[in-house]
Amino acid sequence: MTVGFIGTGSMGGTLVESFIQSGRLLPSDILISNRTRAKAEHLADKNPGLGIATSNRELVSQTSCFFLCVKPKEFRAVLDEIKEEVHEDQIVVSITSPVMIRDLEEWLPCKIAKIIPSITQAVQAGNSLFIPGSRLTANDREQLWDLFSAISRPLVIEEHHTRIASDLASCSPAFIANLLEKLADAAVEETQIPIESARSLVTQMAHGLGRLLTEGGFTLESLQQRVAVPGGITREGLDLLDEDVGPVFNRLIRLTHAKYEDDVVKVQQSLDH
Ligand SMILES: NC(=O)C1=CN([C@@H]2O[C@H](COP(=O)(O)OP(=O)(O)OC[C@H]3O[C@@H](n4cnc5c(N)ncnc54)[C@H](OP(=O)(O)O)[C@@H]3O)[C@@H](O)[C@H]2O)C=CC1
Ligand SMILES: O=C(O)[C@@H]1CCC=N1
Repeated sequence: MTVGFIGTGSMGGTLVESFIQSGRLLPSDILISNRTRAKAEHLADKNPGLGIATSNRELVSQTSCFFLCVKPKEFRAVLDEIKEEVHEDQIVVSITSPVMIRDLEEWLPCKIAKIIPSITQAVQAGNSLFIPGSRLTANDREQLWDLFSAISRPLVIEEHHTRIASDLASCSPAFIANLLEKLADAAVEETQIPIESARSLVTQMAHGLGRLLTEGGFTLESLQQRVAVPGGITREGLDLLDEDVGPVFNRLIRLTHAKYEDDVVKVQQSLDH
């Protein structure tokens, strides 16, 4: 089966390379297209054997399953271009949260799924969020599940949980990296420890923390309990974080949801016939 990727930007490119690195797909199993052809050529140079289609329409005509890896405002142009070429046996996977499955099912006669990936898939880790459309058969679901199991832990979610699940799985690598950067910067500011040391310390800690939580038998709660010895220093820090940081995340979630609602409306306006 040839798998197509329309859009080889940050996430389209990451998925292509992750499937290849995992061994699940060979470069020759993949066909790509991108608005700026040089970007697709760059990816093909790094992964010999990868096919480049001359247009999105050509890609659609040569694949049984293809991914839409473009940004919300770019969907209309792609759908306009490919809609006559798509046939009902094909599987189309959108990786974009504010584009609703019902809109894609209205535009295209084929089987639709939304699978929201995460940058963590660059190292074959983290969850991918699987939202099956109404036309997928059990066999289609199995095929997609199997594909994404090679690079992630797929998780079925309801479409109305897309935003919050994506905040946690897809946006949080950036949010947590930002917190670690702030922690390292504060360490430099308060103590003049060299910045390289501070960044290395938090980075290596994050690596160990990830392993403790996924392989080391710890939960978020048990880990805090284990580190915060009674009457010790960590407890003082945790009390401060409980007071000051918790409300920031409430605001952050409200903010991402407000932006999402706005994007949903804009996408729907752009897709109105
Ligand atoms: N980045 C992330 O961590 C995650 C992103 N996503 C979602 O993935 C989607 C893509 O994001 P991301 O990869 O970061 O964005 P990018 O801007 O990096 O990539 C989008 C790509 O789509 C290409 N493109 C645009 N229009 C067309 C077209 N008509 N035909 C062919 N290719 C086209 C662009 O080409 P050009 O080179 O011309 O700009 C670009 O390479 C977004 O909806 C985002 O929400 C989901 C989960 C995580
Ligand atoms: O920032 C964004 O819009 C995308 C969605 C999930 C992660 N990145």
